[in-house]
Amino acid sequence: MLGRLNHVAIAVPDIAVASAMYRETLGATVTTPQMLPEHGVTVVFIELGNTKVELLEPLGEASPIAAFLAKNPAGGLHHVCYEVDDIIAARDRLKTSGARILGDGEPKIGAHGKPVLFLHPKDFQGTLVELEQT
Ligand SMILES: CC[C@H](C(=O)O)C(=O)SCCNC(=O)CCNC(=O)[C@H](O)C(C)(C)COP(=O)(O)OP(=O)(O)OC[C@H]1O[C@@H](n2cnc3c(N)ncnc32)[C@H](O)[C@@H]1OP(=O)(O)O
Ligand SMILES: [Co+2]
Repeated sequence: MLGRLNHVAIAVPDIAVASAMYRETLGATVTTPQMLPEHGVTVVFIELGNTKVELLEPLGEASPIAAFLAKNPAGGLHHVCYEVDDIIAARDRLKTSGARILGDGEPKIGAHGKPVLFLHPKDFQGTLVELEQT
């Protein structure tokens, strides 16, 4: 069911500071910040040869990363995103196996303009998992 690793996400308190560190200290290519109010985050992507790193900053009052950053004020690894060919088939298979699909269980459009879903970290060895349809 799983395809490629699309990205690894890091929650950060200040996306401008984190972007400058990746661009200037690590010499990486960093995309322009994208505000995603429906997801409660501002994102940039660090473009690597074989995958991407997503930097996430909270946006708005009800950001899903606010509690995580309260516990990890300097930031930290937040989720991994795997590609799937058919997100509805993947969701239905995971539901049957007992995994919890976060939110209302319906895919939303993510930062790449493709459908995404999130799976509860307690069902995946303490790791929040995002699925993105290819
Ligand atoms: C889609 C746009 C973009 C993209 O790539 O395209 C994005 O990636 S946006 C990313 C941000 N969106 C989300 O994270 C949506 C899914 N997340 C959630 O629904 C919540 O954050 C949730 C349910 C994972 C946690 O909710 P909340 O923070 O309200 O609950 P708790 O703090 O009580 O956490 C419960 C329990 O889970 C542990 N936890 C929370 N977050 C993580 C995490 N990122 N990784 C591992 N574990 C996590 C937390 O520590 C609690 O554990 P406990 O033992 O009970 O203390
Ligand atoms: Co993501």
